[in-house]
Amino acid sequence: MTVPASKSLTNRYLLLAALAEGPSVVVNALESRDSRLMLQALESLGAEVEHIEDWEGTGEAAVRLTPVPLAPEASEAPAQVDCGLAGTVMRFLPAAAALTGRRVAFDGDSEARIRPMGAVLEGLSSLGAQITDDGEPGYLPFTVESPGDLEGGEVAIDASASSQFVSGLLLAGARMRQGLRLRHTGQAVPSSEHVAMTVQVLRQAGVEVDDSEPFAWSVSPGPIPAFTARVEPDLSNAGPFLVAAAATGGEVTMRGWPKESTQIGRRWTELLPQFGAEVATAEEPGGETVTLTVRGVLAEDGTPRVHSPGTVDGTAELTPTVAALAALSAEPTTFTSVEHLRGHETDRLAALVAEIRRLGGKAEETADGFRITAPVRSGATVLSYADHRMATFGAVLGLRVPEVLVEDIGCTSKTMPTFPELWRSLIEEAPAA
Ligand SMILES: O=C(O)C1=C[C@@H](OP(=O)(O)O)[C@@H](O)[C@H](O)C1
Ligand SMILES: C=C(OP(=O)(O)O)C(=O)O
Repeated sequence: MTVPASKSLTNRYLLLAALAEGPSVVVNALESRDSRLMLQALESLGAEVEHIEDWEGTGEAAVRLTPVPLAPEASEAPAQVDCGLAGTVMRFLPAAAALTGRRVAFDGDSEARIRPMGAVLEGLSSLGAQITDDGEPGYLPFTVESPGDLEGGEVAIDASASSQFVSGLLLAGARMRQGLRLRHTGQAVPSSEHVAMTVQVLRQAGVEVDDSEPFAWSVSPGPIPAFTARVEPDLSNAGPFLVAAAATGGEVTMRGWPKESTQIGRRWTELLPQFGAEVATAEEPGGETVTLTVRGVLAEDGTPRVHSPGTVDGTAELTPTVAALAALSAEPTTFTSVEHLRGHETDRLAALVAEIRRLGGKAEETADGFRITAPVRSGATVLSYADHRMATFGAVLGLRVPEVLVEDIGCTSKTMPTFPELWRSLIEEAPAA
């Protein structure tokens, strides 16, 4: 199988295209709720979007985006942005909106109104934008207004609650008069791969970024040349399919796995062997990708055997999928350095513990994560909490525990609307036991 394009890369390229000098093309852009919300937001700020079915005869779809007019060329009409439940929209768009000089009102799903926003808004205020709280301070809904030509310069924020606070400001940094020198004041930035991805995407688009100091980034001011970029497959969304092999003692083969990637999902090739699965790669033509094969292990009696490494650290957005595997192991697993998952699509630590218990397993929250001490064993309806990764967590467990029903599998449309059909085809292709 192959998986659809990366949400994180798609939304970064689209945002940068909106701030570029001329029309840019994003090839193999993801089509999902989060990317649609990003496109709609950019259109509401004045970008023009064209969908191309077959990009230059490659057979791949693409999006051509004509940039958002920035101040003083921007319209003066107020605009509205619906963030849905997309972290990449609610955290990336406010700084870009402040460059237009328009009054832009932000809101989203009810679940989005409890996701932390404070550091982005404080950072923008210190850059000269005016933020009006239309609800609780530091959360959606709010309104951003600014004179447009942001001065930029030095900004310090605490990004311990989300790497997206850093990414959102950096992505707009080149279009500030002095560029941006951003410093993180807390202990650690979670999901550090996602910050590295932002830096890489900016450099790819011709923006100069200095990340040589820990927890500090400097973006040089200047125009962003129009670009063409191709989006990699979503390696985080590949997770449930790869984990399916490890969970069932089966085999899943995935084509088009990038050899080099800033995506956190590249960690699957290290994580899966820690749970006892075998990972093999075979070079593909072109030299940039491999075919990845994951094989799960069967015990002597023919039942699938999932080993646990004992501790799993800092798995960020991969955590619900890794937790599904850990919840099938007879050995305990402790997840550490994932406290910020309490501010994801739902409080994922509470949700994972509740759903593992619902299926007869044992789990408990810790200060910075959670611990699974006994495997799941009985069927029930797994709740999704509007969270695509909780829905796919339930789907993985349903491969091993009879009578698991996943409530609202449709919420996978956030980043992978084709999940239900891909999952079905994976199971239908499996040889009968
Ligand atoms: O920048 C991005 O594309 C993302 C950053 C991460 O956010 P957090 O740092 O809040 O975990 C990640 O979990 C999210 O799925 C996508
Ligand atoms: C945390 C996630 O999403 P978001 O981009 O909405 O933060 C995720 O996809 O796991």
